[in-house]
Amino acid sequence: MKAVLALADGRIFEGKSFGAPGESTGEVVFNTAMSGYQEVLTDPSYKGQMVTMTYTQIGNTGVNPEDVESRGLFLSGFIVREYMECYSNWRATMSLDAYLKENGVVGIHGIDTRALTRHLRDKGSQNGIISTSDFNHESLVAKARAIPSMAGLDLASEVSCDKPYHWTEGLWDLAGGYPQVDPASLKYKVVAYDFGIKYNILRCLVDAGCDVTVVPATFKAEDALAMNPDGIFLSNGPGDPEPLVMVQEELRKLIGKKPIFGICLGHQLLGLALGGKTMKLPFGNHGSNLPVMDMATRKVEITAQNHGFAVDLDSLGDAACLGHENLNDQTVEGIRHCSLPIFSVQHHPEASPGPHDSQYLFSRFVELMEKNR
Ligand SMILES: NC(=O)CC[C@H](N)C(=O)O
Repeated sequence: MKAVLALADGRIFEGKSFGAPGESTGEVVFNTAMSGYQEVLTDPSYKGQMVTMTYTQIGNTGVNPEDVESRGLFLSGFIVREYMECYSNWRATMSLDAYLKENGVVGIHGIDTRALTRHLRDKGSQNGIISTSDFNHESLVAKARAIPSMAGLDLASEVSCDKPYHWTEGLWDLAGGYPQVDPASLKYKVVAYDFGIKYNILRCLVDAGCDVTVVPATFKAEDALAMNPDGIFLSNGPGDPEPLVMVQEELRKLIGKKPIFGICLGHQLLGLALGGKTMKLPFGNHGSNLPVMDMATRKVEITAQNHGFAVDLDSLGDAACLGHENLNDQTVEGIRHCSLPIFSVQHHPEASPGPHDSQYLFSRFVELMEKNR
Protein backbone atom coordinates (compact mmCIF):
# COMPACT_ATOMS: atom_id res chain seq x y z
CA MET A 1 0.00 0.00 0.00
CA LYS A 2 1.17 3.50 -0.86
CA ALA A 3 2.00 6.05 1.88
CA VAL A 4 3.04 9.69 1.62
CA LEU A 5 5.01 11.85 4.04
CA ALA A 6 4.47 15.58 3.63
CA LEU A 7 6.37 18.25 5.55
CA ALA A 8 4.93 21.62 6.51
CA ASP A 9 7.37 23.40 4.16
CA GLY A 10 5.97 21.51 1.17
CA ARG A 11 8.59 18.76 0.79
CA ILE A 12 6.98 15.44 -0.18
CA PHE A 13 8.28 11.86 0.16
CA GLU A 14 6.35 9.03 -1.48
CA GLY A 15 6.85 5.54 -0.12
CA LYS A 16 5.07 2.43 1.07
CA SER A 17 2.94 1.85 4.13
CA PHE A 18 3.97 -0.39 7.01
CA GLY A 19 2.54 -0.60 10.49
CA ALA A 20 -0.96 0.82 10.94
CA PRO A 21 -2.76 2.38 7.96
CA GLY A 22 -4.29 5.83 8.37
CA GLU A 23 -3.16 9.39 8.82
CA SER A 24 -0.93 10.77 11.55
CA THR A 25 0.77 14.08 12.32
CA GLY A 26 3.70 15.18 14.45
CA GLU A 27 7.06 16.91 14.56
CA VAL A 28 9.50 15.01 12.33
CA VAL A 29 12.89 14.33 13.91
CA PHE A 30 15.81 12.10 12.93
CA ASN A 31 17.54 9.55 15.15
CA THR A 32 21.09 8.44 14.36
CA ALA A 33 21.17 5.26 16.51
CA MET A 34 22.22 2.22 14.47
CA SER A 35 20.37 -0.24 16.69
CA GLY A 36 17.71 -0.25 19.39
CA TYR A 37 14.64 0.74 17.38
CA GLN A 38 12.33 -0.93 19.89
CA GLU A 39 13.68 1.19 22.75
CA VAL A 40 13.28 4.27 20.54
CA LEU A 41 9.67 3.31 19.76
CA THR A 42 8.79 2.86 23.44
CA ASP A 43 10.52 6.02 24.72
CA PRO A 44 7.62 8.26 25.94
CA SER A 45 9.71 11.36 25.16
CA TYR A 46 8.75 10.88 21.48
CA LYS A 47 5.09 11.68 22.11
CA GLY A 48 3.93 14.14 19.45
CA GLN A 49 6.84 13.28 17.16
CA MET A 50 7.45 11.14 14.08
CA VAL A 51 10.88 9.54 14.07
CA THR A 52 13.03 8.77 11.06
CA MET A 53 15.96 6.43 11.60
CA THR A 54 19.14 7.32 9.68
CA TYR A 55 20.23 3.67 9.80
CA THR A 56 19.15 2.10 6.52
CA GLN A 57 17.62 -1.26 7.41
CA ILE A 58 15.10 -1.43 10.23
CA GLY A 59 13.18 -4.49 11.43
CA ASN A 60 15.91 -7.14 11.07
CA THR A 61 15.76 -8.22 14.71
CA GLY A 62 11.96 -8.11 15.02
CA VAL A 63 10.40 -7.16 18.32
CA ASN A 64 10.46 -8.88 21.72
CA PRO A 65 8.49 -8.38 24.94
CA GLU A 66 11.59 -7.35 26.96
CA ASP A 67 13.18 -4.39 25.16
CA VAL A 68 10.49 -1.93 26.13
CA GLU A 69 11.12 1.39 27.84
CA SER A 70 7.55 2.13 28.93
CA ARG A 71 4.00 0.78 28.94
CA GLY A 72 3.43 1.55 25.25
CA LEU A 73 4.30 3.43 22.08
CA PHE A 74 3.69 7.16 22.28
CA LEU A 75 5.25 8.43 19.04
CA SER A 76 2.94 9.33 16.16
CA GLY A 77 4.85 7.91 13.21
CA PHE A 78 7.88 5.86 12.15
CA ILE A 79 9.86 6.56 8.98
CA VAL A 80 12.51 4.20 7.57
CA ARG A 81 14.56 3.64 4.43
CA GLU A 82 14.17 -0.13 4.12
CA TYR A 83 11.83 -2.14 6.31
CA MET A 84 12.88 -5.79 6.74
CA GLU A 85 9.88 -8.09 7.10
CA CYS A 86 12.13 -11.14 7.41
CA TYR A 87 13.45 -10.89 10.97
CA SER A 88 15.82 -13.10 12.91
CA ASN A 89 16.66 -13.00 16.59
CA TRP A 90 16.38 -15.62 19.34
CA ARG A 91 14.36 -13.22 21.50
CA ALA A 92 12.00 -11.98 18.77
CA THR A 93 8.31 -12.83 19.03
CA MET A 94 6.88 -10.76 16.18
CA SER A 95 7.75 -8.52 13.25
CA LEU A 96 8.10 -4.77 13.58
CA ASP A 97 5.23 -4.31 11.11
CA ALA A 98 2.87 -6.41 13.29
CA TYR A 99 4.03 -4.52 16.41
CA LEU A 100 3.30 -1.12 14.86
CA LYS A 101 -0.10 -2.37 13.64
CA GLU A 102 -0.96 -3.76 17.08
CA ASN A 103 -0.08 -0.40 18.64
CA GLY A 104 -1.75 1.77 15.99
CA VAL A 105 1.47 3.48 14.85
CA VAL A 106 1.52 4.65 11.24
CA GLY A 107 4.78 3.95 9.38
CA ILE A 108 6.29 4.68 5.99
CA HIS A 109 9.24 2.93 4.33
CA GLY A 110 11.02 3.08 1.02
CA ILE A 111 11.79 6.78 1.17
CA ASP A 112 15.17 8.54 0.94
CA THR A 113 15.79 9.03 4.67
CA ARG A 114 19.20 10.59 3.95
CA ALA A 115 17.55 13.37 1.94
CA LEU A 116 14.92 13.77 4.68
CA THR A 117 17.59 13.99 7.40
CA ARG A 118 19.67 16.51 5.46
CA HIS A 119 16.52 18.56 4.89
CA LEU A 120 15.66 18.56 8.62
CA ARG A 121 19.26 19.36 9.52
CA ASP A 122 19.37 22.33 7.12
CA LYS A 123 15.83 23.65 7.67
CA GLY A 124 15.22 22.48 11.25
CA SER A 125 12.75 19.94 12.61
CA GLN A 126 9.27 20.62 11.36
CA ASN A 127 5.78 19.28 11.45
CA GLY A 128 4.70 16.61 9.04
CA ILE A 129 1.98 14.13 8.16
CA ILE A 130 2.02 10.51 6.99
CA SER A 131 -1.06 9.34 5.13
CA THR A 132 -2.18 6.12 3.48
CA SER A 133 -5.51 7.62 2.37
CA ASP A 134 -4.92 11.16 1.12
CA PHE A 135 -2.29 11.47 -1.63
CA ASN A 136 -3.06 15.05 -2.59
CA HIS A 137 0.12 17.00 -1.89
CA GLU A 138 -1.54 20.36 -1.29
CA SER A 139 -4.10 18.95 1.09
CA LEU A 140 -1.42 17.05 3.03
CA VAL A 141 0.85 20.09 3.36
CA ALA A 142 -2.12 22.16 4.57
CA LYS A 143 -2.85 19.52 7.25
CA ALA A 144 0.84 19.47 8.32
CA ARG A 145 0.79 23.28 8.62
CA ALA A 146 -2.34 23.19 10.78
CA ILE A 147 -0.81 21.23 13.68
CA PRO A 148 0.63 23.17 16.64
CA SER A 149 4.36 23.69 17.10
CA MET A 150 6.17 21.54 19.69
CA ALA A 151 7.26 24.75 21.43
CA GLY A 152 4.70 25.50 24.13
CA LEU A 153 3.24 21.98 24.31
CA ASP A 154 2.76 20.32 27.72
CA LEU A 155 2.89 16.62 26.87
CA ALA A 156 4.51 15.26 30.04
CA SER A 157 1.26 15.27 31.98
CA GLU A 158 -0.28 13.05 29.27
CA VAL A 159 2.27 10.25 29.65
CA SER A 160 2.97 10.36 33.41
CA CYS A 161 1.60 7.64 35.72
CA ASP A 162 -1.72 8.15 37.55
CA LYS A 163 -0.59 7.12 41.00
CA PRO A 164 2.65 6.29 42.85
CA TYR A 165 4.19 2.82 42.49
CA HIS A 166 7.22 0.96 43.77
CA TRP A 167 9.95 -0.28 41.36
CA THR A 168 12.31 -3.16 42.19
CA GLU A 169 13.48 -4.47 38.80
CA GLY A 170 17.24 -4.37 38.13
CA LEU A 171 19.34 -4.38 34.95
CA TRP A 172 19.00 -7.17 32.36
CA ASP A 173 21.63 -9.84 31.98
CA LEU A 174 21.99 -12.72 29.57
CA ALA A 175 21.74 -15.44 32.21
CA GLY A 176 18.75 -14.23 34.21
CA GLY A 177 16.94 -11.50 32.26
CA TYR A 178 15.58 -8.74 34.52
CA PRO A 179 16.09 -9.56 38.23
CA GLN A 180 13.61 -8.62 40.96
CA VAL A 181 15.73 -7.05 43.70
CA ASP A 182 14.86 -7.46 47.40
CA PRO A 183 13.98 -3.91 48.60
CA ALA A 184 15.66 -4.69 51.94
CA SER A 185 19.01 -4.72 50.09
CA LEU A 186 18.42 -1.24 48.66
CA LYS A 187 19.94 1.46 50.85
CA TYR A 188 18.76 4.76 49.37
CA LYS A 189 15.14 5.85 49.26
CA VAL A 190 14.45 7.77 46.06
CA VAL A 191 11.29 9.53 44.91
CA ALA A 192 11.32 9.52 41.10
CA TYR A 193 9.10 12.07 39.33
CA ASP A 194 7.58 10.50 36.22
CA PHE A 195 7.31 12.92 33.31
CA GLY A 196 7.48 9.99 30.88
CA ILE A 197 10.15 7.91 32.60
CA LYS A 198 12.11 5.22 30.75
CA TYR A 199 12.24 1.87 32.53
CA ASN A 200 16.00 1.58 32.17
CA ILE A 201 16.46 4.69 34.33
CA LEU A 202 14.55 2.90 37.07
CA ARG A 203 16.63 -0.25 36.56
CA CYS A 204 19.87 1.78 36.74
CA LEU A 205 18.68 3.43 39.98
CA VAL A 206 17.91 0.01 41.49
CA ASP A 207 21.28 -1.32 40.29
CA ALA A 208 22.98 1.61 42.06
CA GLY A 209 21.22 0.66 45.33
CA CYS A 210 18.07 2.81 45.23
CA ASP A 211 14.67 1.82 46.57
CA VAL A 212 12.52 3.74 44.08
CA THR A 213 8.98 5.07 44.40
CA VAL A 214 7.74 6.53 41.13
CA VAL A 215 5.30 9.43 41.49
CA PRO A 216 3.10 11.34 39.01
CA ALA A 217 4.23 14.64 37.46
CA THR A 218 1.65 16.47 39.60
CA PHE A 219 2.95 15.06 42.92
CA LYS A 220 3.24 17.77 45.58
CA ALA A 221 6.68 18.59 47.00
CA GLU A 222 5.39 18.31 50.57
CA ASP A 223 4.11 14.78 49.88
CA ALA A 224 7.49 13.83 48.42
CA LEU A 225 9.29 15.24 51.46
CA ALA A 226 6.83 13.47 53.79
CA MET A 227 8.17 10.18 52.39
CA ASN A 228 11.55 11.22 53.80
CA PRO A 229 13.59 10.15 50.76
CA ASP A 230 17.38 10.31 50.54
CA GLY A 231 17.07 11.88 47.11
CA ILE A 232 14.74 13.11 44.39
CA PHE A 233 14.99 12.04 40.76
CA LEU A 234 13.47 14.00 37.83
CA SER A 235 12.79 12.00 34.68
CA ASN A 236 12.90 12.51 30.94
CA GLY A 237 9.66 13.27 29.10
CA PRO A 238 8.06 14.69 25.97
CA GLY A 239 7.21 18.24 24.93
CA ASP A 240 8.36 21.66 26.02
CA PRO A 241 9.47 22.05 29.69
CA GLU A 242 8.44 25.72 29.85
CA PRO A 243 4.64 25.31 30.15
CA LEU A 244 5.07 22.92 33.12
CA VAL A 245 4.83 25.85 35.52
CA MET A 246 3.19 23.94 38.40
CA VAL A 247 5.92 21.31 38.28
CA GLN A 248 8.62 24.01 38.37
CA GLU A 249 6.93 25.53 41.44
CA GLU A 250 6.94 22.19 43.27
CA LEU A 251 10.60 21.62 42.30
CA ARG A 252 11.55 24.99 43.81
CA LYS A 253 10.22 23.73 47.14
CA LEU A 254 12.53 20.69 46.92
CA ILE A 255 15.72 22.63 46.15
CA GLY A 256 17.93 22.80 49.23
CA LYS A 257 15.95 20.06 51.00
CA LYS A 258 17.27 16.90 49.29
CA PRO A 259 19.90 15.82 46.74
CA ILE A 260 18.38 16.04 43.26
CA PHE A 261 19.35 14.34 39.98
CA GLY A 262 17.59 15.11 36.70
CA ILE A 263 17.76 13.58 33.22
CA CYS A 264 16.70 15.29 29.97
CA LEU A 265 13.26 16.91 30.58
CA GLY A 266 14.08 16.59 34.32
CA HIS A 267 17.31 18.51 33.66
CA GLN A 268 15.45 21.22 31.72
CA LEU A 269 12.82 21.54 34.49
CA LEU A 270 15.58 21.85 37.08
CA GLY A 271 17.18 24.64 35.00
CA LEU A 272 13.84 26.46 34.90
CA ALA A 273 13.23 25.90 38.64
CA LEU A 274 16.66 27.43 39.33
CA GLY A 275 15.58 30.58 37.49
CA GLY A 276 17.06 29.77 34.07
CA LYS A 277 15.51 29.62 30.61
CA THR A 278 15.18 26.88 28.00
CA MET A 279 15.16 27.22 24.23
CA LYS A 280 14.18 25.14 21.22
CA LEU A 281 17.11 23.84 19.17
CA PRO A 282 16.93 23.77 15.35
CA PHE A 283 16.82 19.95 15.11
CA GLY A 284 17.99 18.75 18.51
CA ASN A 285 19.98 15.61 19.22
CA HIS A 286 18.48 12.16 18.85
CA GLY A 287 20.84 9.20 18.69
CA SER A 288 23.29 7.08 20.59
CA ASN A 289 26.65 8.31 19.35
CA LEU A 290 26.98 11.87 20.65
CA PRO A 291 30.18 13.09 22.35
CA VAL A 292 29.94 14.90 25.68
CA MET A 293 32.56 16.22 28.12
CA ASP A 294 32.19 15.89 31.88
CA MET A 295 33.59 19.27 33.00
CA ALA A 296 34.52 17.88 36.45
CA THR A 297 36.93 15.26 35.07
CA ARG A 298 37.31 16.54 31.47
CA LYS A 299 36.64 12.99 30.31
CA VAL A 300 34.74 12.50 27.07
CA GLU A 301 31.85 10.05 26.97
CA ILE A 302 29.77 8.86 24.04
CA THR A 303 26.13 9.31 24.92
CA ALA A 304 22.54 8.52 24.04
CA GLN A 305 20.41 11.62 23.50
CA ASN A 306 16.86 12.53 22.60
CA HIS A 307 15.95 16.15 22.95
CA GLY A 308 14.77 19.19 21.01
CA PHE A 309 15.08 21.77 23.79
CA ALA A 310 18.11 22.88 25.83
CA VAL A 311 18.95 24.94 28.91
CA ASP A 312 20.47 28.37 28.28
CA LEU A 313 23.52 28.57 30.57
CA ASP A 314 23.76 32.38 30.70
CA SER A 315 20.18 32.61 31.95
CA LEU A 316 21.17 30.62 35.06
CA GLY A 317 23.57 33.30 36.31
CA ASP A 318 25.25 32.13 39.51
CA ALA A 319 22.57 29.55 40.31
CA ALA A 320 24.45 26.69 38.62
CA CYS A 321 27.51 26.01 36.51
CA LEU A 322 28.19 23.90 33.44
CA GLY A 323 28.46 20.24 34.45
CA HIS A 324 28.67 18.67 30.98
CA GLU A 325 29.10 20.06 27.50
CA ASN A 326 27.90 18.68 24.16
CA LEU A 327 31.03 18.51 21.97
CA ASN A 328 29.10 18.58 18.68
CA ASP A 329 27.02 21.73 19.11
CA GLN A 330 28.48 23.13 22.39
CA THR A 331 25.03 23.17 24.01
CA VAL A 332 24.57 22.69 27.76
CA GLU A 333 24.73 18.96 28.43
CA GLY A 334 24.51 19.17 32.20
CA ILE A 335 24.38 21.59 35.10
CA ARG A 336 25.68 21.44 38.63
CA HIS A 337 24.46 23.59 41.53
CA CYS A 338 27.35 25.61 42.92
CA SER A 339 26.75 24.73 46.58
CA LEU A 340 23.88 22.23 46.87
CA PRO A 341 23.96 18.47 46.03
CA ILE A 342 21.99 19.00 42.82
CA PHE A 343 22.96 18.11 39.25
CA SER A 344 21.37 17.09 35.99
CA VAL A 345 22.24 15.98 32.47
CA GLN A 346 20.61 16.49 29.10
CA HIS A 347 21.74 13.09 27.79
CA HIS A 348 20.67 9.59 28.81
CA PRO A 349 23.06 7.71 31.15
CA GLU A 350 20.62 4.78 31.11
CA ALA A 351 21.29 4.41 27.35
CA SER A 352 18.60 2.04 25.99
CA PRO A 353 19.59 2.27 23.28
CA GLY A 354 23.18 3.40 23.45
CA PRO A 355 26.58 3.14 25.09
CA HIS A 356 27.01 2.79 28.85
CA ASP A 357 29.77 5.42 29.22
CA SER A 358 27.61 7.68 31.40
CA GLN A 359 26.27 5.10 33.85
CA TYR A 360 28.68 6.48 36.49
CA LEU A 361 26.18 9.32 36.97
CA PHE A 362 23.87 7.02 38.94
CA SER A 363 26.79 6.31 41.33
CA ARG A 364 27.45 10.05 41.52
CA PHE A 365 23.84 10.55 42.66
CA VAL A 366 24.22 7.77 45.25
CA GLU A 367 27.45 9.38 46.54
CA LEU A 368 25.60 12.69 46.99
CA MET A 369 22.81 10.93 48.89
CA GLU A 370 25.37 9.12 51.10
CA LYS A 371 27.13 12.40 51.97
CA ASN A 372 23.85 14.16 52.74
CA ARG A 373 22.11 11.50 54.82
N1 LIG B 1 14.07 12.89 26.37
C1 LIG B 1 13.59 13.98 26.94
O1 LIG B 1 13.38 14.05 28.15
C2 LIG B 1 13.22 15.12 26.02
C3 LIG B 1 13.00 16.42 26.70
C4 LIG B 1 12.21 17.42 25.86
N2 LIG B 1 10.94 16.90 25.50
C5 LIG B 1 13.03 17.83 24.63
O2 LIG B 1 12.65 17.49 23.54
O3 LIG B 1 14.04 18.46 24.73
